[in-house]
Amino acid sequence: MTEIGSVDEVPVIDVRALVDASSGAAARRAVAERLGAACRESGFFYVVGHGVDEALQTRLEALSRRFFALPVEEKMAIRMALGGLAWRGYFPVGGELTSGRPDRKEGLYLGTELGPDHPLVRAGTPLHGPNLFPSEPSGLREAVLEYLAALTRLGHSLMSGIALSLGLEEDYFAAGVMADPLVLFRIFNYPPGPGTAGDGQPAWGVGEHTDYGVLTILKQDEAGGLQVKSRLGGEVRWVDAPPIPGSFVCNIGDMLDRMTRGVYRSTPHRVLNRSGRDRLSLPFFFDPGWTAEVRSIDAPALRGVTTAEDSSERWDRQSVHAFRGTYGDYLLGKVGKVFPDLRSEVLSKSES
Ligand SMILES: O=C(O)CCC(=O)C(=O)O
Ligand SMILES: [Fe+2]
Repeated sequence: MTEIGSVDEVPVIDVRALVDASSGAAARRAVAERLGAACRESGFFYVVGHGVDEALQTRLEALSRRFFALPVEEKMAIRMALGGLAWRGYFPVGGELTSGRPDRKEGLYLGTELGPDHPLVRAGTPLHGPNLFPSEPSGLREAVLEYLAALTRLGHSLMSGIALSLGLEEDYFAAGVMADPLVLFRIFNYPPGPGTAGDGQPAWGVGEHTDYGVLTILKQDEAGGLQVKSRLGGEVRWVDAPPIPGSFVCNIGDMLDRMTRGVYRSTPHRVLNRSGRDRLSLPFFFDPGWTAEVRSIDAPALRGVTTAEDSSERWDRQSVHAFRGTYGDYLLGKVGKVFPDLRSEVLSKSES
C-alpha cells in the first residue's frame, strides 16, 4: 500500500481496500493496522480513497454557502427551537456553547431523516425526527440526504477496519452497537472575525472538546483552523490538521474510547478561523444506536489492558469509563450543556 504522507501527527490513510467489497483480506488488514495505529496514537487520521463522489461534495458545499449567505431572518425561519425534540434546524452565531463559552459559528443541525411513523419518533425519542430544511436554496435537501447515505456507508466501512484492528470480526460493530447508528450531521459556517474575544481569550470557532460518539468524519474547506491536542511522546501540544484536497479528517469519539478502555483515544480538538473569510465545515457523527448499551469490548487486541483513567486530564473532567448505560443516556447528559436554551424543553418533554 502506498504511504501518502502525514501532516504532523495526523496520518493520511488510503482506505480504498476497506471501501471496495471485492478487495482481498490482506489488503483490508493492512489498512486496518494503519487505522488502529492512528486510533492509539492521536485518535485522528485523514482518509483518502474513500469513494465519496466529489461532484456531490462540491454541490453540497456550494448550496451550504448559499444558505449561510441568506439574511439571518430567513435562516431563523428554520431555527432549532422549531425542531423541538428532534434537535434540528439553524442556530445563529453564539447560539452554541462548548466548554461553557459561546462558539463563533453558525450552523445547521441535521441527521437521518425520520418520518412521524418511525417507532423511535413515535416514542418521542430525543434527537430523532424529520429535518428542518430551508426552502432556499432548493436542492439542499436532496444533496444532504445523498451525502448522509454516502457517509453512512463510509462510516460502516471504516468501522469494519477498526473492528479488524482490534482482532474482531469485520462486522462486529455493524452487528452490534452500530446496527442502527444514530447519525447526526452539521453544516457549520465560521465567520471571519476578531482573533480574540472581549476578555482577551482567542475567539474560538469551537472550544476544546471531544466528540461524544464513535467516529466523526469531517469535510472542511480550504480555510483551515482545526487543531488537535497531540500527546505523542508524552508532550502535550496543539497541532494543525490543515485541509488536504480530496480527504476527510476522521476522529474517534468518547464511546470508542470507552469501549476500548482508553486504548483508542477520543482526542480533544478545537477550531480557530484565522483565514479572514468564512470557513465552512461539515462534520458527520457516526454514533451508536440510541438504545445501544455501551460497554468495554472483549477484543483480542485489548486483553490484559486495564482502563486508562484520564478524567483529571480531560477537558470536561468527566470519566467516560465510569459511564454505564445506553448511548442515549450519555448524549442527553451532554447536549443540554451545549444548548442551554433548549435543554429544559427537550428534557421536560422526554420525561413526560
Ligand atoms: O468544524 C470543525 O472543523 C470541527 C467541528 C467539531 O469539532 C465538532 O463539531 O465536533
Ligand atoms: Fe468535534
